[in-house]
Amino acid sequence: MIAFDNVAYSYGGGELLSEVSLRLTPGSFHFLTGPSGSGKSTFLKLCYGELLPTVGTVTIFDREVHSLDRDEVARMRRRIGVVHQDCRFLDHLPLATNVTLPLTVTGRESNMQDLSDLMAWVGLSQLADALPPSLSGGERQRAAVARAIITSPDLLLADEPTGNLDWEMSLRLLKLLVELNRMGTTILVATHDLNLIRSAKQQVAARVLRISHRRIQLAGADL
Ligand SMILES: Nc1ncnc2c1ncn2[C@@H]1O[C@H](COP(=O)(O)OP(=O)(O)OP(=O)(O)O)[C@@H](O)[C@H]1O
Repeated sequence: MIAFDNVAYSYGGGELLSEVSLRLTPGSFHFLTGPSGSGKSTFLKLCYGELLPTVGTVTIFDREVHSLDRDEVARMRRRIGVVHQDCRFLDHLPLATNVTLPLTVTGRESNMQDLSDLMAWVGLSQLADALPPSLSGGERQRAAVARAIITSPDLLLADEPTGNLDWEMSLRLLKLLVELNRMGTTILVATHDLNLIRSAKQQVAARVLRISHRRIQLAGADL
């Protein structure tokens, strides 16, 4: 699904990531961990073509990203759901409208039953008409997941999705991600929360990628 071959990335100074070669296979569940500033968000951006590698190749859905024109990048991104670290919403629009935006902006219809099922699945049925500023941190994160998956993406990328949540809410969000993976979605979650990773590994065959000294390696069983 995603392949990195000898990839390096630099924002202009020295290399932030070097010699990265790895595969995310369909249906897999990966965590990406590493110290703050080590390049987790950067890696995710390379996974959806927001950034292009400065060295090496990134292949997404069997297409090398450098070879894609703008329309092809847009089509490729429609198959990827992203939960951003800061999960912003349009504050003047009700939550349900925010959640369906990825469909609306690409000219697709939203099925009301699907929307209502999705809102129920993330536990936000009662808040469909609420405005985003009135939501708690956990509600915002769950809404961000709903928005990321309303297009039924093949791949979900989540950047610190439990960043500001208490443990109970983190576990609830994790459960949603595990269920989604069981339904076939490939998942990559960037997090520094090792307890979350440990908890996930009891529920799903998750693999852990660790950024250390610019390299990304598969972590051992110690996590
Ligand atoms: N657009 C940019 N231009 C220049 N440097 C950047 C840019 N974006 C990120 N960086 C730098 O690249 C490094 C890695 O950033 P990144 O956000 O990928 O790390 P991270 O591991 O996700 O960090 P955190 O856990 O704190 O979110 C940081 O030193 C950051 O300041």
